[in-house]
Amino acid sequence: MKIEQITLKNFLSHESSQVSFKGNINAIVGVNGAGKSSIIDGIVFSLFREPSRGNMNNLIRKGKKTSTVEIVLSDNSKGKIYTIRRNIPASTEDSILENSKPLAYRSSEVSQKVQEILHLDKDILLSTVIVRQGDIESIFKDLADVMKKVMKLENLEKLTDSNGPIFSVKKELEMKLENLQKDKEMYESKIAQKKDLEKEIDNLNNNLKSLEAQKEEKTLQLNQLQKNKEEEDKKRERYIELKAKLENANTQLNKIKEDVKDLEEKMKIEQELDTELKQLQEEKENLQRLNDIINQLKLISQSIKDNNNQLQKLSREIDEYKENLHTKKELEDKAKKYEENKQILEQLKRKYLEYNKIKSVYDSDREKENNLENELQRFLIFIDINKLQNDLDKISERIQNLNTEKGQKEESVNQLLKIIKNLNDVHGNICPVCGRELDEEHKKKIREESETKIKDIKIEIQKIEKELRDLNEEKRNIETKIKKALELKAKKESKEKELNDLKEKIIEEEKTLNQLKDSHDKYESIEKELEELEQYYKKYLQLQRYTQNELEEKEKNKQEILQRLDELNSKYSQLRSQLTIPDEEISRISFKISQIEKEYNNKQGILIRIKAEIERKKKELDDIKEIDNEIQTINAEILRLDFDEAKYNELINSINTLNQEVNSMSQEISRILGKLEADKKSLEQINSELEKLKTSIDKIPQIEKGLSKLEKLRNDLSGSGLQNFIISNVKPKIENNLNDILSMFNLSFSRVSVDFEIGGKSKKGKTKITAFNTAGYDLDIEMLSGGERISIALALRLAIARALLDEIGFMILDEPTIHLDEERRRELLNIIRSAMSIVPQIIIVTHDDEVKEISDYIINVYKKGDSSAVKEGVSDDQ
Ligand SMILES: Nc1ncnc2c1ncn2[C@@H]1O[C@H](COP(=O)(O)OP(=O)(O)OP(=O)(O)O)[C@@H](O)[C@H]1O
Ligand SMILES: [Zn+2]
Repeated sequence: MKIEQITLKNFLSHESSQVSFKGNINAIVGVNGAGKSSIIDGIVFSLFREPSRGNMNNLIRKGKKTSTVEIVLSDNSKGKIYTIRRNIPASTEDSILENSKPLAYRSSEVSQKVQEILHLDKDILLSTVIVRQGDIESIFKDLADVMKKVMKLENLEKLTDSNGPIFSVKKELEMKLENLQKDKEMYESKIAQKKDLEKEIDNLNNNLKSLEAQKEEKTLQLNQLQKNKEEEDKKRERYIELKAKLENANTQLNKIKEDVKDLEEKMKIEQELDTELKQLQEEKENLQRLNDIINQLKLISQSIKDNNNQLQKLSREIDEYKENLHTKKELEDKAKKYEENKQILEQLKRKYLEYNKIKSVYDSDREKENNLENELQRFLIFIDINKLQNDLDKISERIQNLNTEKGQKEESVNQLLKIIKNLNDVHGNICPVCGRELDEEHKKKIREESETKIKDIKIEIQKIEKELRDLNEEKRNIETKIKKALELKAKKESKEKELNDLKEKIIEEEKTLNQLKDSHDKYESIEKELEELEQYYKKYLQLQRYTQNELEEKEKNKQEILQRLDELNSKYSQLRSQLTIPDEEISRISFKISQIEKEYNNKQGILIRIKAEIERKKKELDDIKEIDNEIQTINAEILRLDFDEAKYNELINSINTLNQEVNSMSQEISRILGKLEADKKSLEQINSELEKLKTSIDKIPQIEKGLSKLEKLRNDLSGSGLQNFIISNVKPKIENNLNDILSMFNLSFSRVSVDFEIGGKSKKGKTKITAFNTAGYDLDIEMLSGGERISIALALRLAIARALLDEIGFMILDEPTIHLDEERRRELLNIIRSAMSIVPQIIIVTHDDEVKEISDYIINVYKKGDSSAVKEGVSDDQ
């Protein structure tokens, strides 16, 4: 594995640097503090994420927050390129690529791939081929510890620790064993359980057999009894039926016997009733005959009463007729006179009405006439229109004159204003008013004079305007008066005409009234006469219906009634003589009859009922015989049945007891069967558990063996015995490698031996390195020259690396020649050159010009501002 390139971003003094390692020996050169070691730090960080100085955060360039380092490695034998990229702080962009294909992301996984795939072991590389400033010889002092570290011997210690894997496996096995012991105990107790269970099952089976036999016997008995009971049940049913029938028949018989007891008594009552009824019938018939006569007498007496009434009424009517007929005759003349006057009045009626009509019109016309004449009296107040008109004309003339005067005055004002205005516009010096010379003084004088005149004229105009206002007011007043006077005049004239027309009409009306006057007066006098006659006439009309003929008719009727009364009286006395009872008895006869009828009906009803009863009872006498027969038959059958209720109850009790016994046996049997089934299941379960436990128990000896083996292993591994054994196996290999390498370095030693002892946990290891010169004497390492020591130290580093790594790809030396004198430096350079045959790539950080000379690639590092920069392939002095 070779380092091809490293890129640093914000890493220590580098802001952004890229370095390629193109030679076999690559020298990184530059002044102190230029940033050379930083590049080595970058390589170590990129490979192992290990800060070689301080802590991880110190690696970030001051003033920045993140840092990135990327290294490119090549494995020429396999033709692979690896790119590792790491960030501070670690991020998901940390990655390792194989030929550009990602192998892993995340820092811990990247570190794992570096170890597993690139086979770059951190402990080995940092202890051997990566040599920090001034560290070359420290390998002598630390060899034992280095070996312990690079051989990962601490892991052996961890193995036998009380926290270590052996211990925990042992513990696990012990726990398992403990559990298995418990299983064993369990197994034994289960075996005991199994035996108990089997015994119980046997017992249960025995019980079951005897119970089933008993049950069978009882069931047989039960069946026999059931059969018996069925027969008894049938008998019982019939027995109960017959008993009921018997009871029924007895009750019926008793009832009938009771009923028939009074038959003779009833028959006697029947005879008595018959006789009574016959007597009643006779009595009733006698009374009936008397009653008939009484009824006839009643009719006659009523008729006599009616005829007497009629007679009285008729006598009164006859008297009334006689009186009224007399009065009627006396009123006859007055009635005739009334009728005649009535006729005359009818003839006059038309003229009378016409007179009245005209008279009422005439009266209202006279009233109107009177009103009109009064009204005209008021129009007599006279208004002189002509005078008013004259006044108006005068005022109008005066107004006209004043208006003319006012116009003239206004014209004068306008003239004067024009003069004032024109004064300003005048050109030349001739006065337009007076034609004299026109200077400013003259202008002023004219203006002042004109203004004074205007003022005077305006006062006059105001006076005229006031007089005009007054005159106009007066004019309007007069005009109103004239208008009113004219209206009055027209009204008066129309009223006068109306009055004249009315007067003419009145004259006409008076003429007509005179013509009608006589007829009117006559009508009124007859009317008066009629009023007096009217009462007599009315009375006469009321008496009109009384006639002589009717009177005669009534008197004839009266005679007839008198005759009929005679006949009725004689008939009555004849019938009364036939009736032998006194008068007070008569009124009670009809009551007696109804009384007897009621009694008769009552007794007849009783008789009918008694007869029906007797009939029924006679029939019942036959029924008694029939029922007696039936009772005898039933009794005979009951005797034959031979049923005993007490015995029957006994039978039922026995059946119930047996039934209970069988049931409880069945329950017990099913309980035992259930228990048997459960026991069998338990047994099965126990068997399967036993089987499982058996396989567990079988493991016990095996585990016990394992435990004792483990104990032995732990004893063997603890202590430093094994470690030393391992080391002693590696040691010859390292020694051989060392001597091999040293022979290439051209030194005067035949052999170097390496002895060391690994310390314990807190004990420091011991190292003894001895060189044998060609003469065969041995020399302690301290006794050798500085150059020899450096050579051996480098050789030893390479020897260890070679023993433990597949191949050594590179070696990094940080300032190896520092603190060396001239001679030793030269020796070291020779050795480095020689090392080329062992390490294909060497990277040296140096100040030494001679180192540059042996290098085939120079990397110049310098400060540019406050950042480090890199120039490749040239020396710094070029
Ligand atoms: N985190 C950091 N950020 C920026 N600069 C840093 C940081 N840590 C250290 N430095 C500076 O980086 C510079 C380079 O240090 P480095 O050890 O690489 O120098 P060098 O070239 O090896 O010098 P020398 O020849 O003296 O060993 C030093 O000046 C140091 O002060
Ligand atoms: Zn003038």
